[in-house]
Amino acid sequence: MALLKQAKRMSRLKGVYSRGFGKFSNLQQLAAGGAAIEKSALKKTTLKPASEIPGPKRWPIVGSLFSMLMDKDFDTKRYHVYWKKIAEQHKPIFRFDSPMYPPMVGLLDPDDCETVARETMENPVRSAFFALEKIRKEAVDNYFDKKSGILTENNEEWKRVRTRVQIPMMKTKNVTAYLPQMDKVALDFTDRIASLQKLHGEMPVDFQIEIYKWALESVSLVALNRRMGCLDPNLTNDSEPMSLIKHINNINDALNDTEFSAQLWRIYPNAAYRKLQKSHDKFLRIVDQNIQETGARLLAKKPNSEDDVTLIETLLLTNGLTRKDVVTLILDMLLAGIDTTAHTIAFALYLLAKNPDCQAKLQEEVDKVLDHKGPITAKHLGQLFYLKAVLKESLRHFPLFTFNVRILQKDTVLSGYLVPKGFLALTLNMLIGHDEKYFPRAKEFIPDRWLRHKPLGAIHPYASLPFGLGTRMCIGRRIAEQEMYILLARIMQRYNVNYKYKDMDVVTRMVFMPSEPLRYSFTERR
Ligand code: HEM
Repeated sequence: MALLKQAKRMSRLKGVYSRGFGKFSNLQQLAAGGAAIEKSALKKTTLKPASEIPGPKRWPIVGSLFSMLMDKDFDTKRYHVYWKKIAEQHKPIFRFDSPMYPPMVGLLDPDDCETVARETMENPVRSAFFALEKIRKEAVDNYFDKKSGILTENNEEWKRVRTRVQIPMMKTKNVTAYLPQMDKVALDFTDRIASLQKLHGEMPVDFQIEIYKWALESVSLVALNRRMGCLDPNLTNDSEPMSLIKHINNINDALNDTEFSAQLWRIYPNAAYRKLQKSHDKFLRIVDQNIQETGARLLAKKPNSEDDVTLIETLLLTNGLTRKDVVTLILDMLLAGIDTTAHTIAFALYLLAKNPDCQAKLQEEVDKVLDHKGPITAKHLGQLFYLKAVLKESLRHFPLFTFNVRILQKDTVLSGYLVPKGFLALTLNMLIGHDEKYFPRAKEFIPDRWLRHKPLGAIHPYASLPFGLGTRMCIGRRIAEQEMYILLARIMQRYNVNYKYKDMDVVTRMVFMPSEPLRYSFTERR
């Protein structure tokens, strides 16, 4: 009953819970740990109720939170270590209850991940980024018309936007239109590496910021329709690109603190919430100004054909999307599209440096496929099979998230348990990706495992899901992959990369980031 009261209070505090949970009767079922559901169904089958799912000890009101906070391995900056520990104790499924969320089930069997993708296909509800949602919905000037964008919205509002932006953002032709510009950005970045190497004898301790600049410069081509000048060697700290990087970093820090905490900001605006609000406001101002300029250019332009219109212009002209919808999407693209690609590149370079044979094999492929002087084309990218395998293997080793989340939309059978509608299903792909059962020689970096002939055996399609799952998979995936393929190809074409410091691990800042400074050393190949 205590948990029920708590859940009722939370649902008053936050509409998203009631949306996720459906009717009140479901809340009662959830509070009862699922034991009450479909008793007749359970009697007739061998299915077990959710109340019997193993997991850390559950306490009244605080659920499993107390067990987690008391655990010697729990650390908010490395929370995956704790998940790994309980996953190993209870796999293939465990239950975790927290007063801030509906009850959760952690899934470590790819078949269960597939079931979740299928069962939530129609309405893939994700519970995340609550503080960001609140800030946008409660903006004093009602800038966002009480909407918060696809990153945070669910149900009908998410569908309204996602169905309209899906094709423009995911269609191959639309993404390859940016390939020549992305290639120029990648070439500029390799020049930047050359000057940093000359200046410091290796990459400086803040090389991660340099990679953020590449990421912002690349994604801005699509999101803001222009080059920002991030790779200018004389960039000052108060420049527009550096301000954007600073605000986005602050937003991600604050999101981490508002999301993975006791969420006191729901009761009063604590420091993390105020930091999020302030940085988001400044971030919005810069992006809004940019969109005004894009809109003005669009009005001045008379497109002769569909090819003349860029992604943002297409979206501004799309029926059913308002200008504010487009601005919000751009905010989300910038928020979701910088740390993600930048950290993935950082990890991939580390793994290549530590695996010189793989690096040599990749260079051989790049030399064979790319014309030394000419631009990279879509045809080239289509032939870089090993490069794509390197990124997949890199994302298996170092995904950006421990899990993907869905709120179950109906009672669902997972690993022999009948899990009630309203539970949070966490597909723990980071841990599945490190499991010998699904990836033989899991600790080794073996890009070949992803090649067509699958030398280490077939790979379950739901075992490694770095871009998420089902109909709510990352909408920037094609853009991200293209940016990263081009950059890695250009770096490998020109340099050998080396790393001689402490082994790299991950720390959490909304998405995982490298634990060590990226002091790589690049030597020219020719
Ligand atoms: C290495 C690069 C990236 C990775 C690994 C990645 C991963 C993800 C994941 C796991 C999700 C959640 C999907 C789910 O719930 O099933 C997601 C959502 C999203 N991503 Fe990415 N992402 C990357 C880059 C990007 C880029 C470059 C952009 C923008 C251009 C972007 C924009 C988004 C947006 C807007 C969403 C929310 C989609 C929705 O809820 O409908 N991402 N991403």
